[in-house]
Amino acid sequence: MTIGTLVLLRHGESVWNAKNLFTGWVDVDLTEKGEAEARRAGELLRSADVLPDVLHTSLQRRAIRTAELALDAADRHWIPVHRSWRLNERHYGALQGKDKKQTLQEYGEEQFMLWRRSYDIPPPPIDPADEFSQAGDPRYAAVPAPLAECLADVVDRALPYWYDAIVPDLLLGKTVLVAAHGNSLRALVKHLDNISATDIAGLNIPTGFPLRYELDEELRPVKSEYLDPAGAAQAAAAVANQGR
Ligand SMILES: O=C(O)[C@@H](CO)OP(=O)(O)O
Repeated sequence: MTIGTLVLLRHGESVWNAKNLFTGWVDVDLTEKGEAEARRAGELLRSADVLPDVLHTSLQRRAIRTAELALDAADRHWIPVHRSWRLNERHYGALQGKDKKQTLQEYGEEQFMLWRRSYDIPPPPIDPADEFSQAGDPRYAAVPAPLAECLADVVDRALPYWYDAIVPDLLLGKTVLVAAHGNSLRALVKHLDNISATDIAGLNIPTGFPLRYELDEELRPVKSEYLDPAGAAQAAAAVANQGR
């Protein structure tokens, strides 16, 4: 028996996705293409009759706006919303604001991929005086904001929110939409699908494609699929190739 439906949605293309810059906690907006991706995600939800009862997002504009546009397109703009820094993108440390292609050329393939996709090697910490630091940002005043994170750090800070805020909604049988980011969603997928620290390196989440999970009473996935599997696979391959 399935108990709840979970929909994971990475934000639509952001201005810095389009410029190929490491983004992390920098609060960039969506491009026009990203807005269109968000609306299409909502249309996919509506045509698949996957209608969210509650939304959980990060504190970042690109996820918040994606959820708004998608829910509007699905006529679910009115559902309750919860936001947490624990769903934020992975903090990319001193790489925030750096060009991915230039970083690849400067540091080489191995180091570039260790920073992007290794499980437990964080990028160098950001200097609080860096123009792309979040020091002094009021939304993080009361949280233990990191200076850099590896994916393992994201798993550690996202799972308390999973158990405390998302799971209770799922256990009530709700359809839960989580609008977040490439790496915070990779952390949740790693947990849900029990993916090893090695294999998670190969998982990429495309912008703007709803990923639906049907979960049993113990929150184990019974079924999971993108609502547009072919489009999602193509877009995920493009994420994997960023910087090349
Ligand atoms: O820059 C970032 O914050 C993330 C997501 O866009 O990039 P990557 O896919 O390289 O981890």
